[in-house]
Parts: sequence; structure tokens; C-alpha cells
Amino acid sequence: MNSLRARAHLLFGRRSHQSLAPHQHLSPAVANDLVISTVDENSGIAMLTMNRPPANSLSMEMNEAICDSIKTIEANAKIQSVILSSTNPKIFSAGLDVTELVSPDKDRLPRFWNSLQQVYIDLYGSRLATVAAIQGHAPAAGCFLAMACDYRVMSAGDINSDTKKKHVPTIGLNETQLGIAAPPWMGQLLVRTVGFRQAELALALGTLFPPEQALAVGLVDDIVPHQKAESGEDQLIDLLPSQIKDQALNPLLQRAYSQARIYAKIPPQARVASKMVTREEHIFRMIAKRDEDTQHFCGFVTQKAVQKNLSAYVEALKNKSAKK
Ligand SMILES: CC/C=C\C/C=C\CCC/C=C/CC(=O)SCCNC(=O)CCNC(=O)[C@H](O)C(C)(C)COP(=O)(O)OP(=O)(O)OC[C@H]1O[C@@H](n2cnc3c(N)ncnc32)[C@H](O)[C@@H]1OP(=O)(O)O
Repeated sequence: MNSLRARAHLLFGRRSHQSLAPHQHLSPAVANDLVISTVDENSGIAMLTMNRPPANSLSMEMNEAICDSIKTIEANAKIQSVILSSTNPKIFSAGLDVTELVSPDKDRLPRFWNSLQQVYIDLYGSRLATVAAIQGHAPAAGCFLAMACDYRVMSAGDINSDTKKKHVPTIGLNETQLGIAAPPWMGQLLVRTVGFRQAELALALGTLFPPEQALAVGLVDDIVPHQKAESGEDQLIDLLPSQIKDQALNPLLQRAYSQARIYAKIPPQARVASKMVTREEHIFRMIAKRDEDTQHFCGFVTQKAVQKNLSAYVEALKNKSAKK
């Protein structure tokens, strides 16, 4: 991609995808099942809700669905901000679908990696102002999704009123804990978010930060205590897909919405141009090394020792869930 074309893509998105129907809200039936998109042209705000049970892990189809939804929303000139959220109140995204990595099909594996690279290009380079509403866990590529947004609000956690069990979400690039390394462009995103020394430490140790610590290092911009608000905004209620309509009083979503509204009021050309000041160079660098990155990933994942570790990891995940 030459720099002019790439710049046009970054500023305006690709136009090749279907444009929105002229009604105010996109019904979930129009969106794909893995990601639900809703838009409100009056406020200029959209919501992109990840909906891949049980954990919003990123399969190739999920990555493609995220990219398709971003492009579809970008094609609507009336929309300036988008909130990235999850239908699962406990998990934002569990990162890559690890089953994609075990005994992979040799033709699918590079396509799978390409789909993740495309999420980086499309989300990090979107003309839209992007706000991540991190209600639940965001490990590894789940953290990457949040970091690729412009603003991150995270739930401080909550207590289950029946079991009295506390749920505290965590966020971070924990790859080294799994015996793998985050790819350079993902690791660099952490450097750009929290600074060199904090990133160096967190990458090496595979740190998963609870909300207070994530705020302290700058990995998230705000944390929101889980106390139901007294009243909700009609515009937010309208934006919520049916699966999470009951979340209108959720203070995290309300905080994300108010941030999206702040962004939507900034003159878009100035906002997008300033966004590209900090992002453009990094996206170009990644695009230039895209094939090399894919070869590296495929070579690494298919190593015998790595396959052995990953198989054991997937087995442990399944056993853990079965024991619940
Ligand atoms: C220079 C280097 C260049 C290249 C390097 C090459 C290769 C390296 C690739 C690097 C990139 C890696 C990025 C990644 O994202 S790797 C994936 C990392 N993700 C995880 O490790 C998360 C694993 N999951 C969890 O820790 C927990 O599930 C979580 C904290 C998210 C939630 O816990 P909770 O107790 O609420 O739920 P569970 O019972 O654990 O899970 C519920 C069900 O979800 C399934 N699940 C969870 N995570 C995943 C996943 N990542 N992929 C697929 N499936 C997942 C889990 O199995 C349960 O399913 P059921 O058994 O109920 O069906």
C-alpha cells in the first residue's frame, strides 16, 4: 500500500463494504452474529458489541466480523464515535482463540494471523473515535483490542449479590506466561500506552493488571465502580443491542457513552488528523513488515515444543471450566 493510499484508508476507511441502511438504528439482524453494531445518527455515536460466547475469543471469523463492522460504521459519515463492548459482563475478550493455534490447518493459519493484523490496521487506524468499555477480563489480544482504541474505561469489579463472590477483571499482555511472545506491533502498542519501562516489565513478566493498577500505569484512562446509576440516558438505552438492553444503568457503559459524546463533538477533521500524528507511522511500519510477521508467527506456532505447550494450555482451560 503506498503512503497516499494508506493515508486515505486511515483517514476515511475503505468504502468497499455495504453502506448502512438509512434508518437511525441498525437492527442486530443486519449485523453479523459475532459482532452487533448499532448506530445513532443523531448523537453520532455507534456501539460495536462483541458477541462470541463463551469468551469473545478472536477466531478468524471474529476478527473479520470486527473489521467488517468498523468499515460499515465508518461508511456512515454521520457517525464520529464508537464504543467497543461485550455481551459478556465478565469477559471483554479472552484474546486469540487458542484453538486456532493447536494443530492448525496450514492454509488457514496465515489467513488467521492476517485477520488479526487487519484488526490492528482497521481499529488502530480508524477515523472513528473509539472507546473501549472493559467490563471484564482482557488478557493478551483482548488487551490489544482495548489498547487499539482511543480511550479505555474499565470496571472496578463487582460483588455477586447471591454468592457474595468478588469479580475483579484484569488486563494485560500475559503472553509470556503461556510461553509465547506478543508480536512486535502488539508489544509496541503497550510501550506507546504505558511508557517504555512499565511496558518492558509487564511484557517480560506477562503482567495482568487489576483495575487500580491498570489505572496507575496508564493502561486504562478511568475506572468505574459498579454501583447502579439512578437513571439512564435515553440515547444510550436506544444504542444498546437487545442482548444487553438491561445494562442501561451500568455506570461503565454510561461513562463510555459520555466519553464517546465528548469525542463526537470535536471537529472530525482536526480530531482525525491529530490521531494520525501519533499512529500513522506505526501502522505503516507494521504494514511494511506484514508478510515477515506472518511467516514468523506461523513458523513459531508450528514448532513441536510450542504445539505441546499450547495443547496442554487448551486442555487446562477446558478442565478448569469443566470443574466449575
Ligand atoms: C516475535 C513474536 C512473533 C510472533 C509470535 C508468535 C506467536 C505468538 C502469538 C502471540 C499472540 C498471542 C495473543 C493471545 O491472545 S494468546 C491467547 C491468550 N488468552 C488467554 O490466555 C486467555 C485464556 N482464558 C482465560 O484466562 C480465562 O478464560 C478468562 C480470564 C478470560 C476468563 O475466565 P473465566 O473463569 O471467567 O472463564 P473460563 O472458565 O476460563 O472460560 C470460559 C470458556 O471460554 C473458553 N476460553 C477462554 N479463553 C479462551 C481462549 N483464549 N480461546 C478459546 N477459548 C477460550 C474456555 O475454554 C471456556 O470454554 P468452555 O470449556 O466453557 O466451553
